[in-house]
Amino acid sequence: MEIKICGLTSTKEAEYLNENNVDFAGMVMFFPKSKRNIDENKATEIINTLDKNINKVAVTVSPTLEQVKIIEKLGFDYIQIHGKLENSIIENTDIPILKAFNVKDIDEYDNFKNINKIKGFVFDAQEPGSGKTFDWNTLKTFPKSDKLMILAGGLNPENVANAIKVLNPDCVDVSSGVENENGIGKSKEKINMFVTNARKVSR
Ligand SMILES: O=C(O)c1ccccc1N[C@@H]1O[C@H](COP(=O)(O)O)[C@@H](O)[C@H]1O
Repeated sequence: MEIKICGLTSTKEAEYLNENNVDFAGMVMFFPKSKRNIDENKATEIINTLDKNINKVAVTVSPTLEQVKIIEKLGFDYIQIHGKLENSIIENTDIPILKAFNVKDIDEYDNFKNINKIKGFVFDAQEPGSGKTFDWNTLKTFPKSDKLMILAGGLNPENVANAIKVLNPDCVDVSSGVENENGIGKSKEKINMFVTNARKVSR
């Protein structure tokens, strides 16, 4: 079971991820509406702090090609795309794409299922980064494919084991569920607990 911790805003949080040897680290880019949005300088600091073996993911909403090119230059390994994913982006991206679905747009899956540059699908709740779950039953009969199935949306240290038992995804993805009680920054204890609980059940 792979683990993705999203919405990093500091190098201190990057160190928590190194200590847990997680698989993916997400940073929200070019989406100022999010409290987790970071600029290019901060992204560079965080990328330089993360261990080499942790995949760096730029988390975006309907990015422009210009933004995608900046993301590539910064050294991200993947780009996660919520909202619109234009053909021009697919054709001109040099890094693999994780296409995110936010419940209502899941019926667009067929348009993307055979695109080689898309290496995985993130199944998320209606509002990205809201910490809310969605009805996992909608995914129970979803066809398995060779692309990564990443389950996101309201996961936390308490429900992650059950989510893995119910859906057996390739990767579990969390942001809000490992934040401090005041909603600012990530909690080292919650990250540790999330990783322990996810790994315990998937062994
Ligand atoms: O975190 C955000 O603010 C965000 C903004 C824009 C797109 C995606 C965003 N978050 C992603 O949403 C999922 C689930 O988050 P949560 O655990 O429910 O808070 C995750 O992939 C985040 O990176």
